[in-house]
Amino acid sequence: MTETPAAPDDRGRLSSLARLWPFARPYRGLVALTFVGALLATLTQLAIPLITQDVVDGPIADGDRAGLVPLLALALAFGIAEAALFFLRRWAMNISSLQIERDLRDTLYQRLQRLPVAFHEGWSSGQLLSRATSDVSTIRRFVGFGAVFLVVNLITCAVVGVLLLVTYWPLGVAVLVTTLPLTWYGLRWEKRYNTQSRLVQDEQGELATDVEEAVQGIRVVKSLGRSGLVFGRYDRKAQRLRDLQLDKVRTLALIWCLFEFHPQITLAVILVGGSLAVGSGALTVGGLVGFVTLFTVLLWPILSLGFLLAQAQETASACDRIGELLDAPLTVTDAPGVRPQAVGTPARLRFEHVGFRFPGAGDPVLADVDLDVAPGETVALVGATGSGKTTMTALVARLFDVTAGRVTLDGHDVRDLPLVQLRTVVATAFEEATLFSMSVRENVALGRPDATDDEVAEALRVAQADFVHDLPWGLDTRIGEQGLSLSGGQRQRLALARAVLGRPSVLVLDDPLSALDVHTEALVERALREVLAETTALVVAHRASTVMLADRVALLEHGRITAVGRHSDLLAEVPAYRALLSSESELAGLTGLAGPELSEAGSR
Ligand SMILES: Nc1ncnc2c1ncn2[C@@H]1O[C@H](COP(=O)(O)OP(=O)(O)OP(=O)(O)O)[C@@H](O)[C@H]1O
Repeated sequence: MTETPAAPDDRGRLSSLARLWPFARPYRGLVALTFVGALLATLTQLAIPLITQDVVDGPIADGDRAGLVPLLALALAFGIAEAALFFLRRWAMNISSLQIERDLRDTLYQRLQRLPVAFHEGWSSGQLLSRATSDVSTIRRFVGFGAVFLVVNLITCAVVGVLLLVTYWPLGVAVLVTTLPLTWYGLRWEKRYNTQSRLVQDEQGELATDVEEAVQGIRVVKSLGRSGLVFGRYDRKAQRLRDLQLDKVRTLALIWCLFEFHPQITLAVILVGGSLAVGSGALTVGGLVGFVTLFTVLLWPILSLGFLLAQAQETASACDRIGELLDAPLTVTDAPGVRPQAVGTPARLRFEHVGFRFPGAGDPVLADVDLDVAPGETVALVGATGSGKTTMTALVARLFDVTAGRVTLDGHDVRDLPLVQLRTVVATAFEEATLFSMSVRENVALGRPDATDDEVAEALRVAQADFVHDLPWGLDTRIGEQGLSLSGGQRQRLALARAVLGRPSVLVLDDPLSALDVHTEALVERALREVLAETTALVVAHRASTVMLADRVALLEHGRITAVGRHSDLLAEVPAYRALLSSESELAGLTGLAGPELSEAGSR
């Protein structure tokens, strides 16, 4: 898997954040309630300084105790209203942000499922993982907190600014002027912090890849005694992440420093200017108290601005990173208007002048491949390693799309079948048997969840996977992540059972018996013959014993089919084929065991 480069792009931060709108739209009522609740709560807060001003200049200045009561009752009413609005805001905000997070997670997961295999081969799993986990959480935190307060605090700043100007405009202008350098620095800071956020997020993805690979490959690492080497690589990346985070912290500290320092300077200006104004009679004492109290209301919005801008930056980067997945083209997808086609069981499988080149690769892996597999026939694909066998099998179920020619099932181009239908009629078993953290039954019936118990039992019998009945809970035993608690051969047999379940129209087997011992392989092959008799099959074979399953053999050399025929004919007439299987033949000659089988296969 290749690494995904850290690429902070120059798209507008706002347009990055705007990507969230489609996810927020279904909950716009709740989102609106959040904003309205937060705004009203803040405006209610603003009433307190104004009431304080009236209290100081009115009842206190006049010694009118009775006049205090209505004003204090008003302040109490505003306090209660603020508390109620606070509750409303938190309730609406948490529901909407959690819903949006869930929808985003689902969309991302579905997208990852739909993206073509070629896409997944180009991305490291850690990068995908960090997008699906930490980036989604970053977005939820912003939607559930930052976005609301960024807007509400900006509105608060504007409203308080106007109130300050109305209370005593010369002092109001002084306060506003002192915010100008702050705004200027905030804008410059934003760019730097954005780049750093993106680098940190990408590096986290790299680190996640390393952890995942180390866990997946723990046996290899341990057996080679390379824990130190692997740790060294990880540690270097961890250090780089720490350095990048420290850069980010420095940038953040600077802005925090400024946002903390600025209000103190402004407060000093207010107190000096305000005292002079009160002395000259231009401002009442109540006016000055109200002015200072109003300014204290402004403190949190100003102080939080740095933090909220940082959160907005991180969220914009998270949106961009997730956008890279959501925008990646779905190259293997249903063409518009495709309809299910009649495909028989077994079906005729044809490769017609098929060519295939991996995206971005120079030479094609397959060129002008022609192969006709009759209904019910089994054809073995034999070729040197790297000759293109796996690639050829992957074209049948459209794990990749051909780049030239076509693959057909009963005369229908596989691209003209809905993917759901295609992947129901074609079943594939890979050499790498991947099992999921599910029960044995769920793993086997993954492609056909409607399979009956009898069908599952039959598939397990064909794959000689009866060992599952000895597991602690039989078919309900949950097998570990990737089936690690099973042996390689056991996993392969379960994967084979999954492929043969439900008797598909076309069975594609990519060397699925490679991990089996000779005895088990013979048993599986015997049972597999029953299945192969009823289906069309393309079987990648490295060993003569697997070739025995086939009616005909196709020899693949450097991406081209150079010979097709019966095993015995190819063995006699094609030196390249003989060379490929020679060690097997020699072994057969030596043991005298496989010899009759070889000739028997040749006469099929
Ligand atoms: N994602 C990819 N991008 C570019 N080239 C690739 C990719 N996957 C495989 N190849 C190349 O395509 C060629 C054919 O690979 P393929 O896996 O089909 O061979 P194979 O005959 O199945 O080999 P083996 O018997 O070792 O499994 C190889 O040269 C391989 O390096």
